[in-house]
Amino acid sequence: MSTGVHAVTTSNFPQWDRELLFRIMDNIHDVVLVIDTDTTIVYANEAYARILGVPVEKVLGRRLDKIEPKSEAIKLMRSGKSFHMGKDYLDSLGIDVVGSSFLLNDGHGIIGCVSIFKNISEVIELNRELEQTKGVADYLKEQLEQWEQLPLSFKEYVGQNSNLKETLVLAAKVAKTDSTVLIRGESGVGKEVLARAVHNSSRRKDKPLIKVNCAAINDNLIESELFGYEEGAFTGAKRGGKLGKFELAHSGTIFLDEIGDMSITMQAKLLRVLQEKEFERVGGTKTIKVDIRVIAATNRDLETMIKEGTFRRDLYYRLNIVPLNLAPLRERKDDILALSKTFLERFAREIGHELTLSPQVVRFFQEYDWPGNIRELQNVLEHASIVCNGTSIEMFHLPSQVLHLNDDQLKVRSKSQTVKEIVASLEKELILSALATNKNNRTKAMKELGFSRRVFYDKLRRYGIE
Ligand SMILES: Nc1ncnc2c1ncn2[C@@H]1O[C@H](COP(=O)(O)OP(=O)(O)OP(=O)(O)O)[C@@H](O)[C@H]1O
Repeated sequence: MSTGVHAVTTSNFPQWDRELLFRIMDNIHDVVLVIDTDTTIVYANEAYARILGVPVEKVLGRRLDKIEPKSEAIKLMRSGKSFHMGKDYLDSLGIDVVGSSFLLNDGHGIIGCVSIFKNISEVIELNRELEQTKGVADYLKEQLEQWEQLPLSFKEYVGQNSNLKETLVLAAKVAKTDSTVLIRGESGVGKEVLARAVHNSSRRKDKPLIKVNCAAINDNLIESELFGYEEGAFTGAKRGGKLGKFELAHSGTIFLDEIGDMSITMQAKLLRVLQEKEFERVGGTKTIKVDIRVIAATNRDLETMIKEGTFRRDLYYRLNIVPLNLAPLRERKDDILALSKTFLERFAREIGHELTLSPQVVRFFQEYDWPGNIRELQNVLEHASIVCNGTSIEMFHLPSQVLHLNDDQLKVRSKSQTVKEIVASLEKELILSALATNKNNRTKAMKELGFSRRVFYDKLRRYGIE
């Protein structure tokens, strides 16, 4: 016997009643939710409790526009449309769902809305992991192109200086924790190398270490670079949106290099992420949570910047939990030879024969101030290893800019030296420089400097130039 448009009864299936319908609904694996025109929840099936983790009794009689004001069911009730299908995000539970909603008409008019949906958080999470893996692969490909052979752990960190050792001991201790680390030091002292060593000695070592150079990205781009963006967030945005560095670093470490160069507006946004470990993509509304370890580095004087109002005090306290200070190379000259040896071994492998430093170069390296620190030392040796044909690196193999003293160095010298000593050291530098530019051709250097042969050789002897 027909009981309605889509149902019949038979001798084996004699009746259709309310209870039977509810039993069927309770066996549906998707959530079924019915609200009335006031958005009061009048029905929820058993899957509701199982999938969303909230007992049905807790929600029956409550208004959905108070619990989930942004849900698709509420939007549908207000839009005048009758049907919606697609993804939704339940803010109150932090769950992604997919399904459909339709307005319920009892034949006389609209009496409510029905939503049927399933939890797809796991799928979304898997997708996010996939996107992250793809993003990390792209990032690593990019990095590979500019790859430097950096030491990867504390073991390989070159340096015996006692201050450096203290810093390394502290760094190794903090590496085992999840604490935020702030690395301070002049440009080229090895802050990035230390950041890598900390990451590689932490429990996150198999997860990504993502670097952001805060000084290299302009203010308009840095927000989307850090937090990513949704499709259509701005003109030129990629289809499907883009993951930001914070999402790429999820479960790993983010290395915020040159943090002192970040604008004050971005500092405020960064502070929120550091405090809450959550953010929204540019053009997005969904809050994304990340599990990250933060390592920041700067060569700027943050304390003065705070006084000048260009660096936020609260951000400073957030970052400065474990400060690691790396001294400039001029204050750890005892490490110059060990570092030189490491670099020379590397360059010797590249050019295929051994390389050593002449005694004059060793002496010069100890006297020189190294304003560009370890990076400068590495560059000087790379230059010399290319220019040098034999195995011994001589003064004239060094790049001419290191042989010229700058004004600052002259000022420093003048404090502790007599005029006679300054003139002598300047004269020596000029002779070394003339020899370097003339590829050690003494006659040419002598003529360039306007000395007679006797005076020139006398000076070479006096200054120990061989
Ligand atoms: N202890 C070390 N052993 C070997 N090489 C090192 C060491 N420290 C630094 N270097 C080398 O010196 C160069 C500069 O190091 P790094 O980039 O870490 O400096 P930085 O302080 O981060 O510089 P910047 O502030 O300019 O970013 C790198 O090429 C690195 O290979």
